[in-house]
Amino acid sequence: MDRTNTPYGNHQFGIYSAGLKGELPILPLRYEDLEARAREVLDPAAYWYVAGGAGEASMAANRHSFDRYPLFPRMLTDVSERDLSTTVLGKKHATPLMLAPLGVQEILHPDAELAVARAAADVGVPMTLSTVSSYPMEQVKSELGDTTGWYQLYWPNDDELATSLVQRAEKAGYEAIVITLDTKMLAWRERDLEGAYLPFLQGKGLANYTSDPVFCAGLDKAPDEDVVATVKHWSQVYASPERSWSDLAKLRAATNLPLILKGVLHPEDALAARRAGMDGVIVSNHGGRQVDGSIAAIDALAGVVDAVGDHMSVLFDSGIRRGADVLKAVALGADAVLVGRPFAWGLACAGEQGVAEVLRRLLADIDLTLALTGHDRIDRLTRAALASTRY
Ligand SMILES: Cc1cc2nc3c(=O)[nH]c(=O)nc-3n(C[C@H](O)[C@H](O)[C@H](O)COP(=O)(O)O)c2cc1C
Ligand SMILES: CCCCC(=O)C(=O)O
Repeated sequence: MDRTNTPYGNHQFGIYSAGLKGELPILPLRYEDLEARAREVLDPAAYWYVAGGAGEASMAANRHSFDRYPLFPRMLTDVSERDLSTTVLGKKHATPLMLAPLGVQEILHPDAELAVARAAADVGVPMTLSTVSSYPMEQVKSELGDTTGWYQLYWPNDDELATSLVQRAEKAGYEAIVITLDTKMLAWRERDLEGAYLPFLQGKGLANYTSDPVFCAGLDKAPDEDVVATVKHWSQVYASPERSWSDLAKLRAATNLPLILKGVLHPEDALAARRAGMDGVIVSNHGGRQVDGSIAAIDALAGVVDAVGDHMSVLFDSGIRRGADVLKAVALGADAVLVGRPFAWGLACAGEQGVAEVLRRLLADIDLTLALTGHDRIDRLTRAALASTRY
């Protein structure tokens, strides 16, 4: 159990040792129990904002579709030395794990993205910061230090504001811009509609806007002097349903940073991303929060990899809960995966420490599952690691 060369596997040993000393782990171990604990500590509306989706079908599909790609363990290979490192956008990362952009984290914990950035830096997992974050991007990056940060853009309908946000991110030290395409408008989210709950309308999650000179130039008063006017202005600039592929040229011209499109599911859209000069795509259905009855994200992955995987970075999110999920996505061709709701629950239950613990557990699980399926390097996994014939 303790015979492992990686810091990730040692986490398992640490948990057992703590158990022997009668110390229980601070957080429930199973994802489902962790979510249940978070539900106990959160305001119900905030819990449902995170847990809910557009209907239920896509969220359920994101999970059960992983079952279609069973791992096919091999025996008697030397797994004494293991390597979880992976290359994304030409840069080597210690593990294939990243933090997905999750907006408005103040509904989970007052330290929100600052706590998440500290945990990311502590564990060495790159973080993607949402446009709709609770702290400004510059402050979050200073907590991240040298750890890789990406900035996720909700692409405003005002080109000057888009340029300002992207250039601030570049100046602050973010290493890539993630442009989320699947949220031109919010979906029909029954849970949130039932409670008439949308945190942004209370002025939450707007820190990147209220710290932006271009956004503030559109206001008559300082943002905190008239929150109603600030929220109204935000709702007018937040997105544009008109955006199409040709608009990407403007963002390409606005920054030298790599551009990654998030929310790509169809291989033709992946090809369009390549034609538009993008550097990567994230195969994602937004955790089932946008289109009810959508293709499960994992079922879309192989098609995108086959279309563009030789030419750009392909990442994956939507449904990652355990180590085996990560191995399956990497075996199907993802260069890295983004974890979403699990770290939100860690944040809600125990702030920075909770996020770090969730990440360490996931990394330990990835490391052990890699070894037990007979592999020593995660970046060498291929579809031969799977028993499925679905791709
Ligand atoms: C509470 C919450 C807020 C989110 N906010 C954003 C966001 O601001 N920007 C974005 O691109 N995606 C956002 N997402 C989607 C995540 O980046 C990611 O695609 C999704 O959480 C993956 O699904 P999973 O958490 O079920 O694994 C959000 C998801 C949740 C649960
Ligand atoms: C208006 C931004 C929405 C944040 C988001 O992406 C989500 O709740 O899924």
